[in-house]
Amino acid sequence: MRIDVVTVFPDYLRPLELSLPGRAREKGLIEVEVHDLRTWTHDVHRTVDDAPYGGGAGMVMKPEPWGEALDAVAPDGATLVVPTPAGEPFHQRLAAELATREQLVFACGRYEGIDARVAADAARRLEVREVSLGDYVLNGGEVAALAVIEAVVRLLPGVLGNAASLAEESHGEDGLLEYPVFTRPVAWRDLAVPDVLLSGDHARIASWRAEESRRRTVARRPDLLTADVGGWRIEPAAPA
Ligand SMILES: OB(O)c1ccc2cc[nH]c2c1
Repeated sequence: MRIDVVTVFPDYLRPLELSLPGRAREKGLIEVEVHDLRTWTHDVHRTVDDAPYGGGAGMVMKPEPWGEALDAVAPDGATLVVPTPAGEPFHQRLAAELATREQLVFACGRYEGIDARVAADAARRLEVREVSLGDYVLNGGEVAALAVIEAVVRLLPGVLGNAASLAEESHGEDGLLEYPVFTRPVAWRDLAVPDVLLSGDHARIASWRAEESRRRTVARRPDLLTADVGGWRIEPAAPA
């Protein structure tokens, strides 16, 4: 997979040189390139924003630099990911979908956002996914891009040392939250590890973990019990 990120703050994407994405790059599993949007400005002030038509607070990112940047960076058929509070919800199912793509190009907006014509023009030759991390607002798309990239890259074959760990995570195909985990010491600040986990009875442990996943989901995310997240419907489990 190739990942390109276009931003006015290239240094914000330095974490892509570290840890999981950094190791994936070293292994040759992904290529990553970060581009400064101002490369595609042509005035002495390297202008990327202007006042909004229709009035209102703040500034809007101009279409011209973005159009030239995407022409240069995104080949026909690539997937353009645009983080925005106004986007479709980003979730594990979408992460898995994006992990199938050959090239992801991230357009990181700032100010009040990117002129809407940029996505409209890009949609003529790219898959465009405007995505929201949740119902809150950041100051720009860079942090969201880092989160989406990590969620996607970790799903790629060979990236995680132990792919089995993907199997029992929160928001997996069963759509439930992950069960609580414990490690040594067996007693810590008068808090003990559940006895079942010390029993060596794998069937009982699996059953306990499934029940804990359900219990947590009911308590914290009942919405997931009937969510239709990209074709996954989880029917409410029968009451214990
Ligand atoms: O919350 B966000 O994901 C987000 C994304 C892009 C922009 C651009 C200006 N504010 C933004 C917020």
